[in-house]
Amino acid sequence: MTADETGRAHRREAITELGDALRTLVEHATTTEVPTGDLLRAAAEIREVTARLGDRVRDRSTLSSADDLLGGVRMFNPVTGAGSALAPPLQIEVVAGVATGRCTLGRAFEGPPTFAHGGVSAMLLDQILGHAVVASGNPGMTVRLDTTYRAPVPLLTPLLLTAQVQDVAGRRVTATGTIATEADPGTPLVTATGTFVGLRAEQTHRLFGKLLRADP
Ligand SMILES: CCCCCCCCCC(=O)SCCNC(=O)CCNC(=O)[C@H](O)C(C)(C)COP(=O)(O)OP(=O)(O)OC[C@H]1O[C@@H](n2cnc3c(N)ncnc32)[C@H](O)[C@@H]1OP(=O)(O)O
Repeated sequence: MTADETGRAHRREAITELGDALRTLVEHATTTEVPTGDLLRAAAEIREVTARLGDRVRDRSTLSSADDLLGGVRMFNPVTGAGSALAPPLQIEVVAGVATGRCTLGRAFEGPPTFAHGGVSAMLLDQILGHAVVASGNPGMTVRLDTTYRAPVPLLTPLLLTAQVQDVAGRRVTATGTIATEADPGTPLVTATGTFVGLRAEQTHRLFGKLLRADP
């Protein structure tokens, strides 16, 4: 490993550590019933830490120095990113074209009481469908996502997601996926069909050209 690679690996570990701490913070902040004075003290302390992190920040058109866009490493992706306070995070692997994802949603993801927000389910499915689409060798952006909510998705319960490509027609790729519990993988709670469209070279250049050139 070069010194640069070692430095980057350490930074990713530190980002993951910070992400873990932030996710625990979000979960505790969502569920705490401590006295009101403690809430205000916590808010003041968190603002101090926030100011330290804000000392050096990247602008919106710059990738994280820990990311590797072409290698598929996105530390702050809001679904899979180990550094994201928003991500469950969903762990995805793709084997023989089938994407399998695992996560447990905390109470910060609640929609109807004790169950996951429907938008969160759609977000998880958009991501895992995207992984299946990329693995098929036909990367594209989501242009349509149809979700069917068959039963509520429980919080604090290990979930199992799957996705696979069904059809490739020119630039258009269709993929389907499901959310179930690990305990009952044969009973889909939410299903989705997504349409993804591959970008023309001019579109890739217009939307992402600056980022691709800057990727170290
Ligand atoms: C390993 C890493 C994995 C990462 C996974 C990430 C998962 C997350 C993915 C996302 O969330 S992407 C973010 C959300 N999506 C967007 O912001 C995309 C916004 N849409 C666009 O920018 C444009 O639609 C796009 C540049 C993608 C395509 O524009 P075009 O003007 O080139 O499309 P065009 O109208 O020519 O349509 C191309 C084909 O798609 C079809 N199409 C377009 N929109 C459609 C639609 N809504 N439903 C069905 N089909 C549609 C259209 O019929 C046509 O089919 P045919 O080639 O067969 O004629």
